[in-house]
Amino acid sequence: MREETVAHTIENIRIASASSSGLVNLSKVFKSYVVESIATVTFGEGFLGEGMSERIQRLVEENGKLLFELHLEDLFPSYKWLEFFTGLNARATKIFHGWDDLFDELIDAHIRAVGGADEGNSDFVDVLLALQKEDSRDGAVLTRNDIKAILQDIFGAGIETSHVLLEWSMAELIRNPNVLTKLKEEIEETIKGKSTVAEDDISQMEYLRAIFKETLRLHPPAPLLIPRESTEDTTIQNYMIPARTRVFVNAWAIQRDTEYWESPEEFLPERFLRNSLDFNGNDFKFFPFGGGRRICPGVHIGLSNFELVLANLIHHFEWKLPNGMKERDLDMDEAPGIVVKMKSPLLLVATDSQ
Ligand code: HEM
Repeated sequence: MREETVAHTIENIRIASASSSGLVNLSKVFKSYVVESIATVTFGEGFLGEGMSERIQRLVEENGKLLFELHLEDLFPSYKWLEFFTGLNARATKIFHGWDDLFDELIDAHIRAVGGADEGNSDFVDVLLALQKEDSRDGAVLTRNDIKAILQDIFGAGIETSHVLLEWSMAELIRNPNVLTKLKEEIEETIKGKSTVAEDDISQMEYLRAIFKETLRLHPPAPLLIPRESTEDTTIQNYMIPARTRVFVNAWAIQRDTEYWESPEEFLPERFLRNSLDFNGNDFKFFPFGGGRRICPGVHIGLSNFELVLANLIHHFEWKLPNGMKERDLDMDEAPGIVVKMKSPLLLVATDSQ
């Protein structure tokens, strides 16, 4: 399924390259790729009808904005009535119905299709519906609302994080041509003349894995992770943190701290070749997926989505900046948000390498 989605993405890049501007908006391409990939795993290819990808993208974007914006009603809860004047209530209700209608349609379509999908091809909604039946036999019930909440969690947490990471990695590759060349060499040596990179080839590419880690170090998509609340009074470096305080962990700053990293501002994937540092949350100098009980459950799908498409994009195309732009001119500014995107869309020129 992922290989098909990658093939579709390569096609989209060829179409964009043939347009009058010849520019590929990689921010857009990666977003569509991730939505298609996660949506197919979640509710199956057959349900990805006309306009579905755009519909999900709009909901994810609006969700992100609502979470990040400053709302006076949050600071002054007793002025809750404000939300009727600021339009917050109307926007929140609209987006709630957007998700709710989408999930109702999908769940109903899966229920109607029962018996159609063979076991090997079942998607995540099929699995949840099967669990719902099993659970109800034991008296515990997975409700339709539970299923919708799980689906919303996947789309809310999995899409933006994954596509911004791809954008940052491609931007760093363009700014660091020596890294790009080394990656291309690794890919070509591994696939030995095959026309495309398959899932099975990926496990042999250790430099690609190091690029994944180095992008996560410099550009953790969720730089403050997800907020936590202290359960008891704690003292850290003479600061007393009372119980029930909202705590943010600044992974972004820790992963650029000169105390732990040599030349932390530089993109050097090699630093991950010399050690066994991983992203499983066990080392508190590198934890881009968080850690502990609430560590990201999407680590492996995030990793697979990243490596397969990046390796194929580098194999199939030669990439360069448009209009004689120099590497140092590439805008690496971050846009504010819970998930940190590039401020300007990443526009590149792609030429077929075959
Ligand atoms: C490279 C891509 C991704 C990155 C960098 C990332 C990062 C994170 C981080 C930092 C957290 C907070 C963990 C903590 O506070 O300890 C998190 C939570 C979460 N992620 Fe991811 N994530 C990615 C992809 C995904 C994908 C693909 C999915 C689902 C398909 C997903 C689902 C979730 C969910 C459901 C949570 C909430 C877990 C909880 O609170 O129990 N993530 N992610």
